[in-house]
Amino acid sequence: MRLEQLCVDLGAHRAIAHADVALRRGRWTSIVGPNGAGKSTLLKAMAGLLPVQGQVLLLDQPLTAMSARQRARTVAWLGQQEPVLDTLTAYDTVMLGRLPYQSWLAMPSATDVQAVRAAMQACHVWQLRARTLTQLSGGERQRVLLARVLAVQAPVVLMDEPLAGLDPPHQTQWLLDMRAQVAAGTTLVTVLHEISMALQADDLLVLRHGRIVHHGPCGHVATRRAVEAVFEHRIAICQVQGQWTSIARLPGAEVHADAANQ
Ligand SMILES: Nc1ncnc2c1ncn2[C@@H]1O[C@H](COP(=O)(O)OP(=O)(O)OP(=O)(O)O)[C@@H](O)[C@H]1O
Repeated sequence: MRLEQLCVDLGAHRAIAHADVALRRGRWTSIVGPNGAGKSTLLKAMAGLLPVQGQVLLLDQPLTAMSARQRARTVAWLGQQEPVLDTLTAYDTVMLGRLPYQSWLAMPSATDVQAVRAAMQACHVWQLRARTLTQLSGGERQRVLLARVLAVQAPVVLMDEPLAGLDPPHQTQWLLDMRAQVAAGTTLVTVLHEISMALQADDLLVLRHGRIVHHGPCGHVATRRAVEAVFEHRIAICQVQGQWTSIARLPGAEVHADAANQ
């Protein structure tokens, strides 16, 4: 995915200013930055959900040149506080992810049914399939929406705050599922407030005041420094059991955090 001189105005506010970046296929990129930096706006622009200046290109093709069906098959989207029809069952909600493959008023194919079942099982919501969304907890509902995204089987997956409401075991499961998706060739872009989770990505895109201030692999020290800087050094990134993680930078803990960062 390539963004070329991408600008997004929300009313009189320039939310994204001249974003110029290329995201490589088959990698997971996490967008991080402070509140109001423009993360959700950038992700929506990548999904073609906002009017923009400049271009979003997918596989060298402008997103705007794709048909609605082609775009819906290529890019799967999970937004924050998604409006969904609460009276639908979990199963029918996940089946909505298969709409780009179905013709008007046709019954779902065997492939659609199989894709929905596999996605619901992966997200541990198959046993909830007959319940309406009103009969689910916040975390269960979020897992149904995650299953809807997986059911699309799209090569590009964009997720805004996918971990909202998920308990720690399901967060870990999400991480494993996404790693498997990326290993199978999916290009994943997420907005995550949990910096420790964001650091599990291949690459980070660091945003501040609507501008990309850094783009690089999580494994590079410059990337980790950029994240600490964008959060005004109120966090420290250090390694625990081989994984990069973020901790609050408290006065007494500063020496230990820095030592672990060497
Ligand atoms: N409709 C709007 N009109 C004007 N400004 C808006 C509008 N919607 C959002 N904004 C502003 O655009 C900026 C970017 O918003 P965005 O939701 O993309 O930020 P974010 O980085 O995702 O924030 P958060 O971490 O709080 O979710 C913010 O300063 C926000 O106040």
